[in-house]
Amino acid sequence: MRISVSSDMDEPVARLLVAELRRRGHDVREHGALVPGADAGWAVCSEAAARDVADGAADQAVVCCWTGTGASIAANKVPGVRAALCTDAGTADGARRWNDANVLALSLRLTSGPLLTEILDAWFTAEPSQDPEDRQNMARVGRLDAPRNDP
Ligand SMILES: O=C(CO)[C@H](O)[C@H](O)COP(=O)(O)O
Repeated sequence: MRISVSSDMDEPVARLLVAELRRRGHDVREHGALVPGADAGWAVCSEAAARDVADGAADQAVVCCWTGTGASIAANKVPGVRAALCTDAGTADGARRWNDANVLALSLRLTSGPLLTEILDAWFTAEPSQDPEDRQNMARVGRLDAPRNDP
């Protein structure tokens, strides 16, 4: 998969994330503090990675900041992006399965190396649910792109 990664800080776990994605065979494009001289503000680099997904330049993105909150908020401002802040594997599984999330947001302060592996394992294993019982759930995902002010 083509995966854009952003981080507003050059933290070991962000470097580990890039290395781990490459080890898993993904084609990684970096943004923010991972690129010398690039704008590393969390609002800017998270949006840049999310925009890669919206524009079709990437299949998915992983956006990181110290808390993970700013990165997820910025990514979710990009139309078509469904970013989920995941602090554990179960949340990552649910974000893919029930939200069809296309951007994973991570907290640099909370995500240890072993936890990162668990979250990535869950994220890349889970698929958006095709279970008939979840059909209503997929309609909810579609509702996210509906024009606002609709009843
Ligand atoms: O967690 C974050 C935003 O949600 C940032 O990583 C944190 O605020 C530090 O950013 P800055 O160095 O720009 O102040």
